[in-house]
Order: sequence, then structure tokens, then C-alpha cells
Amino acid sequence: MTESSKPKASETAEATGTTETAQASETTETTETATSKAPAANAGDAGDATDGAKAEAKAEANADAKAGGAGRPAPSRRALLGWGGAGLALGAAAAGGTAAALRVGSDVSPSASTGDAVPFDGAHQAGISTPVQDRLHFASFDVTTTDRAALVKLLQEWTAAARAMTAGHEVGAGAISANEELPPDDTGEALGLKPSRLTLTFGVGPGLFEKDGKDRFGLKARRPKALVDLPAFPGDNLDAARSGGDLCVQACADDPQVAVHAIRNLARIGMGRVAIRWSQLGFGKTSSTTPDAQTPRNMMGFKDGTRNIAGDDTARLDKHVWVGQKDGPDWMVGGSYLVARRIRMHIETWDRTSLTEQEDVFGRDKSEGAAVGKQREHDEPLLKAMKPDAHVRLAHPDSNNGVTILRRGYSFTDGTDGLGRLDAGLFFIAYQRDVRDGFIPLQTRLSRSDALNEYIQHVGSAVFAVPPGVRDKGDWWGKALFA
Ligand SMILES: C=CC1=C(C)c2cc3[nH]c(cc4nc(cc5[nH]c(cc1n2)c(C)c5CCC(=O)O)C(CCC(=O)O)=C4C)c(C)c3C=C
Ligand SMILES: [Fe+2]
Repeated sequence: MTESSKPKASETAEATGTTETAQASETTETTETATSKAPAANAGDAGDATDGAKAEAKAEANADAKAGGAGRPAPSRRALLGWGGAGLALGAAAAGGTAAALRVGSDVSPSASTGDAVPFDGAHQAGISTPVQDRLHFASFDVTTTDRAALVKLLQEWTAAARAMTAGHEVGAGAISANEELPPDDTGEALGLKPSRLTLTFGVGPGLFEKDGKDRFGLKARRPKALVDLPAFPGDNLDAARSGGDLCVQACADDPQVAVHAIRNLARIGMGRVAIRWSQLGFGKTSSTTPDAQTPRNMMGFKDGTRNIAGDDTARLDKHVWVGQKDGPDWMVGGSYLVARRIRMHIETWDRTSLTEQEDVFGRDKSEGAAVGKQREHDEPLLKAMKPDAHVRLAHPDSNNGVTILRRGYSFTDGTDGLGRLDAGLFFIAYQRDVRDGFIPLQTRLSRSDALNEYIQHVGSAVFAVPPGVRDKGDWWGKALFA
């Protein structure tokens, strides 16, 4: 979050009204104990801030024409059917095809090989509950144009390009265009690469609705109440250059070059209308939406994502992730809210910490990932058996009035910091139905008392409203917002 976007204490209290409620009506004794026994280093700064706080046809035709030629191969029919996309699954079902068993919508998390294409259209944007890919390129954009029509045109162009790239096609007239006097529409580094399960997930930040007191695009009245500026949390050391943004695109793929190609091409299309504010590369997914798969490990060596929401758990997704009809606004129904935090790990300190201390910090063992006193990774945790300030004890829904988020983060290493220390950590991404009932109360508790705080620091922050999925070729990213 930029300094200027940080809310005043009074504003924050209002914005985060649910936080106090969540804490006051604590249902378990576990967390109160945890808070009172917080390590001194965290206890000192805990409280203050948080208490006060609370060309579409052209592109397709061209890409189709190029498939099998100089361009990237078109994904096979089987590959597309295998993903259960809304229209495709219905079509296949009607035809008695093999995909008849797959459900409509992007809640479905069928397994698929890593080269396949993920359907772009759907009730929800892909890249939230769909299976997590290995690589990330996340980009936050500042809108530089002041012209609403230019912004709308950009979003239409972005949508067409995103649809093409996620299907494994080239952008526009492609990388080897007919007119050699012009720069090609596609930058070309993904030629010959498979779709790689590329998903592009689009969001809008608070600044699109209002910036410096100005209603830039006539959208101020359409800002969702749930899209609050995040309060300052104890221990935050946020870099404005790595925080905020008017628009975001989360590109996930199993091939890093495919993810990077996607962001690069969207940025290229946006020239003169948007500029990349910051971006983050990620590897080694640190959360999964497919619990049957092996749980990935984070840079601290621990299994991460054990108790995440599964991509096929529609009941929990509806309850905790998707914006419902009653929540509003209309343009967000079926969407979600994304919180991104660049969390640096003090890796060198962690690596000199005993295994016992490491396991105490999380409340899980390093080998199996089982909760304290339990044998297996997926055994139900007994919170009282953990240290009061254990990360899992504090983050568990039972310690937070049921607060539950969908985590979708990635590890990062961005070289060294000039002092011989790795600039490494977790690029934390969480999706929730309402930030005020999700990330904010959770981070309020964690920032005050988490034993993990000794080994981490939050250095970047952003929040975005992620609209529902694009329904068909007449639809585009943000269409309902601008309607
Ligand atoms: C505000 C929310 C959270 C932040 C920030 C966060 C940072 C963070 N977490 C890990 C490692 C692990 N987290 C684990 C569980 C877990 N973490 C959160 C929330 C935040 N984590 C939740 C809600 C949970 C699940 C709690 C539960 O239901 O039991 C785990 C354990 C395995 C798992 O369930 O995923 C690990 C490991 C790091 C390293 C980190 C910051 C760098
Ligand atoms: Fe965590």
C-alpha cells in the first residue's frame, strides 16, 4: 500500500468493522491465550494500528490459420474437453462426449496434463479455484490515460488477447505478421510452446474508482464496499513501488515463458494507456486447490496449503470466495477479492534455527506436515496442543470466528539485497468474498502475535476486486463495471 493510500485510524475502524466483531466474539480460548503470550518483539508493536484499524475475430482467424504452421499448435480437442469449460462441457455432454461427467463452471478442478489449455470463459475467472500451476507472473498496472473510452477499448483488446493466449494462440496478427514494416502484434517468445494451463485473472484496484480525490472515470459510485484500502498492520515495511495499482493481471502457467509472454504482451498492448507499476515472478506454488495432489513446500521447507479450500468444494467456495447476489454490487457477483502481499523471509536466520523451533513456529512437523500430536498431514489439527503463538493455531478458522480464505501464493527469489542476504520469500495471494471478513481480521491477529513474524516481513501490498468470468465473445474484462 502506498503511504497516501493508508487509511487514517478512524477510517480503518469503519472499513474493517468486522474485525473487532470477530475478535470480541472469540469462540475458542486458544487465540486469547495466544495473544497474551505473544513474543515481546511482536507484542510491542501489536495493537495500535490494528485496534484503531479495522481484434477478436481477427486474432482467432489468424491464430487458427497459423496453427500447425509457424505459430503455436492449436490445442487438441481432447485437451479442451478435458478441462470442462462451460460451453465445451455442455456441448460434449449433449453430444454424448467423454466430458459429460465434468461440471460446468470453473469450480471444477479436473486434473489435466500441464500442456493443456484452461477454458477462458466461465461463471468465474480461471486462476482462482482452478488447479494451481507451477509458475506466476503477477503484474500491477497504473492507468495513465484519463480517457474512459480509451480505457474501455484497452480492456476489450486485453480480453481478446487473453482469450487467444490462454488457448495457445498468438496475439492479433501474430508474431510473424504480413506487414514487415510494422512491429508484430505478438512478441513471439511463446511460439512453439504449449498453452501450459495459462490462466489470466484480471482485477481492478481502488485507484480506478477514485484517486487523489478525483473520480477519474465516473466509477466512484460503483466501488464495492468490500474493496477497502488495507489498514497498516504492525510490522509492515511496505515499499510503495511494490504496492497498490489500478489494475492487475495474475498470469499462472506451467511454463514460466508462457506466463511472462502473456504479461509482456498485455503491457505492450496497453502502451500509452497503462504502465506496469510493479510485477512479481513466482515459482513453486505454495498452495494447492487440489488436496489429493502432493502438497507443495514453501521456502521455509514446510508443506504449505494443506488446509486450503479445494477447487471442487463449491459449498466452501460459495461461502468464502465468490461474491454472492446479496453481497453486491451486481457487477461483482461471481467475482472475488484478491489480496497480494510480498512477504520477505529472513532466510539466513531461519536456516540457523533449530528444527524444534521451526516446527513450533508453524505447529506442524516439517517432514509429514502433520499438526502437533497428529500422525498424518490431513489429520484434523488440535489447536490447544500447539504453542500459543503457532502460525497454524492463530490462522485456523476456529481461532478467527470461522474466517476462511483461499490461498494461491508462490515462492520468489529476486537476487540479493546488497548485504549478502537472499531477497526471497512468499508472494502471498488470497481470494475471499469480502476482504473485511477475510484477510483483514486474519492478518490483524497474525501481525500481533504470530511466532512467524520473527522470520518474515511484509514489504509489498495490494488489493483488487476481481470481477466474475467472461461469459462469451461479446463479453470483456470489466464490461459490467463500465455498463
Ligand atoms: C493473513 C493470512 C496469512 C498470511 C499472511 C500467511 C503467511 C504465511 N504462511 C506461511 C506458511 C504456512 N501457512 C499455513 C497455514 C495457514 N496460513 C494461513 C494464513 C496466512 N498465512 C491460513 C489461513 C492457514 C491455514 C490454517 C488452518 O486452517 O489450519 C501453513 C500450514 C499448512 C497449511 O494448512 O497450509 C504453513 C506452512 C508462510 C511461510 C507465510 C509467510 C511468509
Ligand atoms: Fe500461513
